[in-house]
Amino acid sequence: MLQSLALSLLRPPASPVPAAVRCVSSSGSVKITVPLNFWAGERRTSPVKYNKENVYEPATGRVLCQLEPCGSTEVHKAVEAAKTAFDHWSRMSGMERARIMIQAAHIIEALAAPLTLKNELKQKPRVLVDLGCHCLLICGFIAQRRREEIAEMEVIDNGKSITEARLDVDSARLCIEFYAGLASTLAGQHVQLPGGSFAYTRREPLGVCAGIGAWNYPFQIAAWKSAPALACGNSMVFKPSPVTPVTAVMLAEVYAEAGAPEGLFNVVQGGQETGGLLCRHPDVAKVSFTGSVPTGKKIMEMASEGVKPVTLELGGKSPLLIFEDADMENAVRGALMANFLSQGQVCSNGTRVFVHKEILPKFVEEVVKRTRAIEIGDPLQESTRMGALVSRPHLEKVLSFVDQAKQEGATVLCGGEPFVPADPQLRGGYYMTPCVLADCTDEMTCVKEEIFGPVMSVLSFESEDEALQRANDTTMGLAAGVFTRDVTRAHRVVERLKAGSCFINNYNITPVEVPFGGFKTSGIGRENGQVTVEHYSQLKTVFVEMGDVDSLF
Ligand SMILES: NC(=O)C1=CN([C@@H]2O[C@H](COP(=O)(O)OP(=O)(O)OC[C@H]3O[C@@H](n4cnc5c(N)ncnc54)[C@H](O)[C@@H]3O)[C@@H](O)[C@H]2O)C=CC1
Repeated sequence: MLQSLALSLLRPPASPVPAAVRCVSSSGSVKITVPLNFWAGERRTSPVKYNKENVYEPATGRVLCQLEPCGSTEVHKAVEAAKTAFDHWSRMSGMERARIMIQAAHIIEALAAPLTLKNELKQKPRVLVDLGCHCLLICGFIAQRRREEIAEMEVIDNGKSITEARLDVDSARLCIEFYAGLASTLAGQHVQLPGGSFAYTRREPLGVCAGIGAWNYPFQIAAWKSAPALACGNSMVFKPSPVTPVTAVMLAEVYAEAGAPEGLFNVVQGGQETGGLLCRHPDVAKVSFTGSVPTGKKIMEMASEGVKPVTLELGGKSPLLIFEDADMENAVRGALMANFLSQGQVCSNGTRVFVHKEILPKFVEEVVKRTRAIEIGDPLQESTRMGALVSRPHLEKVLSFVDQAKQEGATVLCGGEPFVPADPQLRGGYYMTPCVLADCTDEMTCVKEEIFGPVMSVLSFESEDEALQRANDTTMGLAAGVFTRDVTRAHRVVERLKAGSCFINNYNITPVEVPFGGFKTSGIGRENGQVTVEHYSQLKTVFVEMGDVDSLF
């Protein structure tokens, strides 16, 4: 899926969707006034009147909405709703749960017709023209697919390009489909014991799971956490990042529309206080978190008070090794994919690009040429390949990393500057030009710390052993990549890389069928793939005596 994105990042789409059929075709026109909390089947306002915070549209810097953080009363209500749903949901068969989850996946793909259109359709249901994958012209109305509606809101909330946001929504849908498929396969073991006795194991859900999300993939994270949780029979209370509160509630509506019991997937808004209330709630059985390493440690500490299992999807400072025999075109594409998706705000990014000395000049020339060509601007425009960073403070933090890199001796080959679009509407947005740093050394801050922005550090190496030793010299271990045509070397190198997700001759593809997660301080547990079922369920062993009790007393 992301392979096609790799290509589309390099050239504008062949046949863009005409702007006229999109619901929102440029940034700056949406204001959100609907409540963003959701429990017991409905959107809810939080009565907490203090502590309201402005949420900004990254593309324009406008206030998009006000965040209403949930306090202990609201968190408790959401957990109570999730408990009620759990009683019902956990007793349904896997097939029954799967049916609802598949329906949720269909809804994400289906038409989301405006109310007026729904009324019109009742009278004369007639499809006139199919305008492509996003919209249908029905009885003179333009009906948008739910996928497009969610993707647009994600762009408005997060600042990433519409092209990427659509892929995020697809990944969310695929994840729900994948775990729907696994729901009916959950099973235990039968063990024969002496005297005809036996034991069996049951794979049971944990209960109410808490999900705490980051701002870089708001909708996708909500799906990646809820899909395996629900498939295993759990319910969930999800807290999005306060920076991007808008789309998790859309997922809650999708599940509700699909027929999920009230309270199965709930959304509470807020920051660290609300997150803490969730982690410590006595009726929360597990916490699944995506975010920074320092917060991950706090989550683990809070969860440990209740001896609750955690899944931690944390940061990285991942290496990408490009050997002298690599296919240059693919290596360059891989390096761009490893650094510039989502304005560089991706946990698995391969920001330490180790390039063999022999090919360094050619590689750098090509990477810089293509980085300069990346179209920055309104993330809702089809041709945009880099939108806005998530917030003003974050943009400033990323730019300060570039300044520090210069002071420490790195050379800026391109980018690293604030970018002001020509459109006056976008002048307050949080844009910067993607940056390639050369002459980097392992001690520099830009090479050691997670920048979480569009900043690639290029380093040179001479031998395989040296590259591996330097690549592994970090406390983190989320991802790593290697580009080489030598198949033996590829596997040898990957075996020695200390990272949870390794890529050979590609980077940053995340099919939902395969596990994703980190080594070392990059996390605990996995998301996606079959193994994640183990992180959202527990084994019960049942011993069955067929004879008399052999008592010692
Ligand atoms: N690995 C990844 O995928 C991500 C890494 N980051 C890194 O983290 C840095 C800071 O970004 P933030 O959004 O502030 O990340 P963060 O780790 O502070 O926050 C992530 C989530 O945890 C919640 N949270 C924060 N403190 C909490 C606490 N004490 N108890 C419970 N929940 C808590 C937040 O409200 C948010 O929903 C970024 O600059 C970036 O370097 C950010 C987002 C994703």
